[in-house]
Amino acid sequence: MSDITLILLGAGSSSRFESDVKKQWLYSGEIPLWLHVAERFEAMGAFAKIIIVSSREDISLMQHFADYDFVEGGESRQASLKNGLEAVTTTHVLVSDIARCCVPETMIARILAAKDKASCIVPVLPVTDTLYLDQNPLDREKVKIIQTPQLSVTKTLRQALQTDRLFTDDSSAVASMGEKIHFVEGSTEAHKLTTLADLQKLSCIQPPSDRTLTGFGLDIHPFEAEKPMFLCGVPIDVDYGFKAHSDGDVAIHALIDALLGAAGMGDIGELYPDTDEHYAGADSTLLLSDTVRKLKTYGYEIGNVDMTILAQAPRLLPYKEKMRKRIASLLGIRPSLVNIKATTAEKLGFVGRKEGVTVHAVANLRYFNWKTL
Ligand SMILES: Nc1ccn([C@@H]2O[C@H](COP(=O)(O)OP(=O)(O)OP(=O)(O)O)[C@@H](O)[C@H]2O)c(=O)n1
Ligand SMILES: C[C@](O)(CO)[C@H](O)COP(=O)(O)O
Repeated sequence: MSDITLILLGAGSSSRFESDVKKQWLYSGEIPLWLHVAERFEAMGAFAKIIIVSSREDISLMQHFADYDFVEGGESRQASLKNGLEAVTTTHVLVSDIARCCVPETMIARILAAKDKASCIVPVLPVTDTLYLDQNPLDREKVKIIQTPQLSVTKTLRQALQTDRLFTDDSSAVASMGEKIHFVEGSTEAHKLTTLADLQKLSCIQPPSDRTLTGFGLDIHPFEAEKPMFLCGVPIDVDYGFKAHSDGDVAIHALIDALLGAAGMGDIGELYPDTDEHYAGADSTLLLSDTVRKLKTYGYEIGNVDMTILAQAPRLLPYKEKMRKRIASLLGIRPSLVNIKATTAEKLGFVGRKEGVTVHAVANLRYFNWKTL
């Protein structure tokens, strides 16, 4: 059994990446980047346990992909590392940024081979450009670029982090205790994905697969007198609406479920619970916009959507084009990629008796093609 636990830090907010998609969730082939990184490390078979530190929201989705140990991160890299360390029981811990997604196996092997040489083993690169600090040139032979993963004695790293001081990496914390740091050769392939421009420097990640993901959604709401009615975010000119916790836009609810279904992200009730007072009377267009934001964050783009509104009443023909345009604008896609169909129930069942409305929706997603960035 290995005496090394691997911690992969991925709870960052990706702010310098400046894209709708979080860098951890760019797709390489069929899998998101964080999983690509985890699988590369796992393939080495060198770790007692793999801990992935991420945000609470991300973890709920990550759990659908693989069975790692997930730990909620904190406000800073250091806070996330501290949380991850709480779940470590081995003598040593290897910590890497998920943002360094192409760390070569040979470099990891160099770090592991040096395990007993110091309290912290750190991969470094030499500086090859001239360096100035303000107006003064520096001796570049004395300067190193520090990378991850870094291998530490777990106990020492834990102790080193019992402070309010903020360190940008594990080795600086360990060094602050007067402990020995051992440097090994890093690799330019272990470049950190920080800005969009870094994407050009990562040779190990593939463009996303062109798979189409399909989701289906269904919702039903009974009518309620003297309420405004909205369908697809469009006000319908009748003197009754839908009985619901939110504004009752049954068409948008079915569409949200179709979108979430395609992304494998559960259903509307999990994301916007109808037991939560926050969503009482909620404008469903805001829920749809939030769903679209989430889909983009997690690396998806919307292909097309198709909906069938099953309603004996009201008559929807006059509203269909307005609905198409409203949905297209909320989804950020062309109106030609949105189709709205309306049909009666031939007077059968609760729809036929004009007691309520059923909506069926289908949505297609693709992985966001980050090669276009
Ligand atoms: N609160 C934080 C902040 C960062 N990290 C992780 O630490 C690594 C290095 O951070 P960085 O590259 O700066 O990632 P982000 O914090 O996401 O980026 P930014 O600073 O641009 O928001 C990343 O793998 C990141 O996910 C973390 O686990 N918890
Ligand atoms: C840990 C690190 O990758 C070593 O170079 C770096 O310090 C992380 O910095 P960031 O600002 O948190 O990306």
